[in-house]
Amino acid sequence: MEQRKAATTAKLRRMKETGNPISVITAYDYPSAMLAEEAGVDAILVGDSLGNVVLGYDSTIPVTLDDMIYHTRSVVRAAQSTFIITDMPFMTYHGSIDQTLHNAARIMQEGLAKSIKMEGGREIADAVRACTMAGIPVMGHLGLTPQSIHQIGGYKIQGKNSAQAQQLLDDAKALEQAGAYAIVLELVTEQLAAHITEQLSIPTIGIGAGPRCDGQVLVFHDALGYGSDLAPKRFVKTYADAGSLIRNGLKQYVNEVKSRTFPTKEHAFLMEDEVAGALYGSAKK
Ligand SMILES: Nc1nc(=O)c2c([nH]1)NC[C@@H]1CN(c3ccc(C(=O)N[C@@H](CCC(=O)O)C(=O)O)cc3)CN21
Ligand SMILES: CC(C)C(=O)C(=O)O
Ligand SMILES: [Mg+2]
Repeated sequence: MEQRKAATTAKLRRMKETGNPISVITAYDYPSAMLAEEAGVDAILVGDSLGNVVLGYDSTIPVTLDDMIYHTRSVVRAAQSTFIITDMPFMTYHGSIDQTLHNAARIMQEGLAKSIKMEGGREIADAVRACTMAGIPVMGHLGLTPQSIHQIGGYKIQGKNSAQAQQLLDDAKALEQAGAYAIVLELVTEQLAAHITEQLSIPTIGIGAGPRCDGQVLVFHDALGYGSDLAPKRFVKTYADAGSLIRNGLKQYVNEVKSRTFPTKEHAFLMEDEVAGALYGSAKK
């Protein structure tokens, strides 16, 4: 069977140029990545949101580099024909450039990701440049940057006044200048996202940033109604009710075990009658 070719950074840029929207979804394990690839997403993000939706933390801050590598490996095994981006977790790209390169290299060599993502603006431009020069494609992430939640003080819309909006535009340009091939815009107003999108030649991928970005990203569990326990977010659309489906299936399983309606003969295995008869008397009660 011919394999679908994974997107590249050049392909994503061409999609911006030709007005072809880029679809990205997060995934954190083998089955979710397999389904995402089958659905034809342009890229999979192994987001540090795995801390919230898979590991049960109340922020992304406790997520470690080893967590990201472990989950990335399982995603890559399932989605060999999809462009896979892995979040650099909290504080793994704020030390020396050597440390940043070492951590980024681990995500590429041990995790087998095709790209990394970092939160922040001009202050991480040197880290973005160093990784890019080492051959590691870097995606930026501006607006609401959840790794800075304790500094920001809440999951709220960013860049609402003109000074902050100008700062975000300048940060976006600094990331592009440093070599980023795309930028996630999270929780910014539609107008600002549209303006940044126009001003950059690299694609913008929005989440809670309105329809005028070059692409969109959602968290897998949010999009599918699967056990995401953060408050419902206005920017999310729920495309399936996987939570109800699974809950109902599990309830039925428990009921059937307790009522002895599962397993039945069809789910069981028998010895030859003669063998069973000699050992235990008749197999048929
Ligand atoms: N499941 C999940 N989905 C995400 O999108 C996500 C995570 N986890 N974890 C990491 C960050 C945190 N994110 C969040 C978390 C909460 C809101 C939120 O509650 N937003 C409100 C208020 C927005 C406002 O009015 O300022 C909303 O209603 O959208 C937004 C983004 C996005 N990321
Ligand atoms: C929400 C996306 C952009 C992300 O960074 C994550 O899933 O961790
Ligand atoms: Mg993230």
